[in-house]
Amino acid sequence: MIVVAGPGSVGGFVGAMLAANGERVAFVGRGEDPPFPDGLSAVAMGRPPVRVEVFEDPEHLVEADLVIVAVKSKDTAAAARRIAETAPADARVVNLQNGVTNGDVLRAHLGDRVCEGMFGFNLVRTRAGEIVQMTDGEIVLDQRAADTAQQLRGAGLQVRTHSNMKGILWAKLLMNLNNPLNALSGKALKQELSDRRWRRVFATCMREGIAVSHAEGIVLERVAKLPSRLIPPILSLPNSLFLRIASSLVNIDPEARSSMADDYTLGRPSEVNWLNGHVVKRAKALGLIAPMNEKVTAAVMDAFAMSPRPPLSFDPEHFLSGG
Ligand SMILES: NC(=O)C1=CN([C@@H]2O[C@H](COP(=O)(O)OP(=O)(O)OC[C@H]3O[C@@H](n4cnc5c(N)ncnc54)[C@H](OP(=O)(O)O)[C@@H]3O)[C@@H](O)[C@H]2O)C=CC1
Ligand SMILES: CC(C)(CO)C(=O)C(=O)O
Repeated sequence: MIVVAGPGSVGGFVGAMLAANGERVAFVGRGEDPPFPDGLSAVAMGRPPVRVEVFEDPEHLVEADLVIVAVKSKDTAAAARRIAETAPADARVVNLQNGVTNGDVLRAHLGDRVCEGMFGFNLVRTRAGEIVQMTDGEIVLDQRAADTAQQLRGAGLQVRTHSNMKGILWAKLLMNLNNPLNALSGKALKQELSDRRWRRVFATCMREGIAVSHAEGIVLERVAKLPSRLIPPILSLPNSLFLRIASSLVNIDPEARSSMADDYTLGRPSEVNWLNGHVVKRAKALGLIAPMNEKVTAAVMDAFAMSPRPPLSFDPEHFLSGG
């Protein structure tokens, strides 16, 4: 039995794809509202929708051979405790969260059976309750989870395994440094990334993140069509050149937004402290500076603290001007 801890966009999508391929899948949430009250359907890019029956019951954890963790970062410790209490001690745990520290939290509760994963594409939950893949992309799993990779491939997902998951997760973190910019801009990803001023803010966040990753001794792996070190100079190019050289970076559904933009709209907390905030924290610890990530983190904290939350339309000049 495969148990998905975190029946949201990522968990629901992966769980639905696996169930549609004949795997036994159950979902474990916080136990409050049913996660998919109107049923669960997922739409992988270029494929017909799949609709599956949902089993939601924490008791299923007792039968788990595999637990896929897809909660938001703030909920990792609670999910880990539940898994440690209920799942068999030899059940594999695969972590699909963003950020580079959630795996450590899981390992503190669950030991070395935790395998890291990188979930490299964007999903939205439509009003009709479907979870739809909005950007092309792959999943990368720790090479120890080769059989899980095989199950996911069988379900029609693009998956590879890797031995240097730290390098994969840090490279993904660098891409996620745009999540708050996308939320603050109030625009879809494609529109935001078509504005050179937002790309320059993103490029600066990435440069700071790359410096931190080097000081951490991380060997960055490739998670996009381009290696991380080439992305900031390319992001900084004028539009005409950028669109010619890096069309793949904006080859995304015109409606796609980052998961942090969705969190803002849905009134949820942000993961900024695990993304840009983590770069700031590690920069300080390593004697470096990360002023752009610091400014972005502060803006997100202020924006998410507003109640009610108005639509956002930050001006990128707010970040580019010296003040
Ligand atoms: N959405 C996307 O496109 C992408 C997301 N990611 C990353 O994947 C991770 C999951 O994101 P996403 O799917 O968007 O998040 P969602 O908020 O859609 O889903 C998280 C789910 O976890 C549930 N949950 C909360 N606490 C617990 C708990 N203790 N045990 C079990 N379930 C719990 C939540 O319930 P409730 O709502 O009741 O709190 C919710 O159903 C994040 O780290 C995100 O950054 C990575 C790539 C793309
Ligand atoms: C796929 C990507 C990078 C899209 O921004 C993401 O990880 C997210 O939305 O959290």
